[in-house]
Amino acid sequence: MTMRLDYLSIFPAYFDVLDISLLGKAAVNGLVEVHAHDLRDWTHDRHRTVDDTPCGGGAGMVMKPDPWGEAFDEIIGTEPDSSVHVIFPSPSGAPFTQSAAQELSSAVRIVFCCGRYEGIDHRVIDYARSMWTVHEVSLGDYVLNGGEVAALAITEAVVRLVPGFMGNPESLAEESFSAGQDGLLEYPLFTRPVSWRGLDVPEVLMSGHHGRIAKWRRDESVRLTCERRPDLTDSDFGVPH
Ligand SMILES: Nc1cc(-c2ccc3ccn(Cc4ccc(CN5CCCCC5)cc4)c3c2)n[nH]1
Repeated sequence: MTMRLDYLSIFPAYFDVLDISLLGKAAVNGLVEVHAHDLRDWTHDRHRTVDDTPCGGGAGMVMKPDPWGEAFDEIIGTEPDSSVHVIFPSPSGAPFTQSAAQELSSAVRIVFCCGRYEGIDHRVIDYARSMWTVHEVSLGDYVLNGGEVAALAITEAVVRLVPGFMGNPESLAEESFSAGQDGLLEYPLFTRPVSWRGLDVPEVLMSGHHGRIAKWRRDESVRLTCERRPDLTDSDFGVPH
């Protein structure tokens, strides 16, 4: 099953990078197909205008609804289809999570709508909700200049979970934010040389004693999680279960 990814943006060149590395390989072996579109192709004036002043006043400009609607008609269609997932990155969206990435990894089609300026006329999102499955998502509590970088990050998080994409699926199981690690942060990693610039690999990892190694790793995950992400610990007891 091939996943089709579409990107609507006034800077479609952002998505040239998807031809490189793992994502490029996935595209080559037919797991995903990527289509980037310039929103200005659906404007009809000499200046290819996509923005206008905000109704009700306020700073900056807002993206006009018309080009989005015409692009939707051509790229997605004019019939409702709940199997199409339309993603609007937004500072006011729901936080994007690993579980959202997991859900989206089984989608047949995902369309990323990348806003710029101060955002997109809200009727575009309302219209999309009447037609497809819409996700307004935030990448985190910081403001980007547009949706493109968020779309790339979400793409990477989703596509790497598509069955057949990752060479060694077992590495997915052990990751942070996934069930395999009980939602704890990952333990520190080491490789050769055993001593490097006066810094040594923890002895336990060289002991070959798998029980001790597993305990050391879990203890490190618990320590790191308590230090850096108290929000991930079980609030009842203050220590991860
Ligand atoms: N996680 C995350 C996603 C984004 C994101 C995603 C999509 C777009 C499209 C445009 N921008 C820029 C921008 C800038 C400033 C504001 C503030 N806001 C404006 C209106 C009045 C109140 C205040 C909003 C949007 C975007 C930013 N940033 N961070």
